[in-house]
Amino acid sequence: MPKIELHHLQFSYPEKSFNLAVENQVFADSMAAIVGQNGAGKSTIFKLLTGLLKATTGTIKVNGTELGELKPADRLKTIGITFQNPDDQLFNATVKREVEWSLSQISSDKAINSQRADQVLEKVGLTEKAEENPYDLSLSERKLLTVATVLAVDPAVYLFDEPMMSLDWPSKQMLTDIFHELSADGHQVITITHDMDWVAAEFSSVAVMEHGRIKFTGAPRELFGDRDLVQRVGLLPPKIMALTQMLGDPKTYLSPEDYQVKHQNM
Ligand SMILES: Nc1ncnc2c1ncn2[C@@H]1O[C@H](COP(=O)(O)OP(=O)(O)OP(=O)(O)O)[C@@H](O)[C@H]1O
Repeated sequence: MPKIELHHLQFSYPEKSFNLAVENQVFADSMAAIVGQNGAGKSTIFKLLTGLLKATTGTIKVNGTELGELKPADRLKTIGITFQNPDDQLFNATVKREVEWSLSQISSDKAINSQRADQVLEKVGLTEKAEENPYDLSLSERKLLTVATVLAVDPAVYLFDEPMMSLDWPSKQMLTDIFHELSADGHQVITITHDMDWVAAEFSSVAVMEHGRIKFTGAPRELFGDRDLVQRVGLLPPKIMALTQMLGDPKTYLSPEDYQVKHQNM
């Protein structure tokens, strides 16, 4: 399992209206979520992890190697990202070429790249759209295409910025299954999301950001069990907990299934 370490990391945008400061943070869980209110700094951390932004001070290491020391192709094989807005990373004339372009950054074998592109397009359900222009796809399909471009490269660490936004339910289900497959294969999946039901039900670890700082890292059960913290950082508990708390049950439930299991054993 890849291990990401952030040490003494500081970053400010030029106007200095926002300051990120992360003293010591380790991401070593197979499925980690980063949550927090709008503007907390979640996407900024991802941009630092991918080298799109450069920290003012501090280090980022993956498996003990500083990210800055990796050659570009090695870096792509180490960390891959899908952005919140797919239009920020799609620019080729066809869906298939979009995936092949990603692959061309790490391999010059066109036949193998073409085969691999077909495989990942099938995986995200876009085989039929392979020859279409990405801008003729729906937003949901464009998001899945960005996922395919990263799956093609198959980095050790996958970063997803709001992957579920604008996806329909079957696509959400498919993506969740893909995340579990990746994590079972030894990859690390780190996802920014505002969907607390999803975090509670599917993730092994969660980091909470507020005003450029990481205020909590731990298991979802620990986070959602701390009602004061959840309220303080402006999160909503999973819907099942909102309901059970309203009915006077103070326990922590991560999903309807979790509730059912606990009540069967009573
Ligand atoms: N390019 C930029 N220049 C100046 N300020 C920026 C820039 N990008 C982001 N910011 C500011 O930095 C802060 C953190 O932004 P960031 O996008 O990291 O937050 P976030 O937690 O991902 O928010 P959201 O949940 O809305 O995506 C915000 O106040 C934002 O307005």
